[in-house]
Amino acid sequence: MNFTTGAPVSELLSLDHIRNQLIRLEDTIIFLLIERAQFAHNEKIYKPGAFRPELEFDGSWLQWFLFEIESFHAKARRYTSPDEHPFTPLNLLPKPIIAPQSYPSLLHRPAATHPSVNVNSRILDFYMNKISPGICAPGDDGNYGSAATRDVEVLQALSRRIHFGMFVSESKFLDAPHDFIPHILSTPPNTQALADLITKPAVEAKLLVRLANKARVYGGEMDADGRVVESSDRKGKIDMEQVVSMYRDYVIPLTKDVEVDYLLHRLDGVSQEQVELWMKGR
Ligand SMILES: O=C(O)C(=O)C[C@]1(C(=O)O)C=C[C@@H](O)C=C1
Repeated sequence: MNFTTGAPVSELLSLDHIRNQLIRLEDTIIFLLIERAQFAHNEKIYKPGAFRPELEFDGSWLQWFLFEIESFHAKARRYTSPDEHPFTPLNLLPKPIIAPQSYPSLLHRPAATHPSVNVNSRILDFYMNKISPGICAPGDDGNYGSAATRDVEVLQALSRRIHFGMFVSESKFLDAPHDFIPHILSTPPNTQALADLITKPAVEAKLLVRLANKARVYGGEMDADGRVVESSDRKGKIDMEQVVSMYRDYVIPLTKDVEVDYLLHRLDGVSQEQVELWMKGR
């Protein structure tokens, strides 16, 4: 998201604005999955140590790609942006070469807990074990570089989408802090009540219908004259079911986990006075 358009914080944090970003990211993710699905699964690129002799690296070919690409992007200050989270631990990445941009302060991030939420290891896990084998043809076509390049792009988009949960959460919190505060402050915090507060079944249901339609349209084939071609296996460029189930089983649940994790730290460093003020707004 472009945080430096000069738009006021109230606009950047409006739920409509954030949900529009999530909708736009659906398109990005579907197109990137279509790109990845051109290549075979190439399981070898996910196996730790499979390229050890060539790389002198114990991780997988994909982890090496992530490390190399993220090292470059870190120098270009990518991970100073509030919506970017690297898969490689931040302390292993180089420092930005130019000074970070100044961003409007949208999230509550007391220094001690920053970055308080990072679910990239879980994203990598479901992507490697479920999504890549689900959307790609089985086997090894030797396109290790192309496949890993596309994997990194999909992973980055999924990570941005899922960590957007923090903005959704901040928006919901500011809208009704008194609803959340008692559950954050109870001992132990009531994570189930927080999850119930942020869950919007109607929004999820609409999303899944929209996604199935997008995957059908974007993944459909046309001939050179623009006529829609029915593919023999009816799957087009991507298996629509895989895209919908990825969102249903992983993307939405992980976004919700990010939202709840964010809320658990929402009152860190906040004064008692402010908490009381919020509670009075009931
Ligand atoms: O739009 C919201 O309110 C969100 O919290 C995002 C999201 C999603 O991941 O798409 C997650 C939880 C809600 O139940 C609905 C949708």
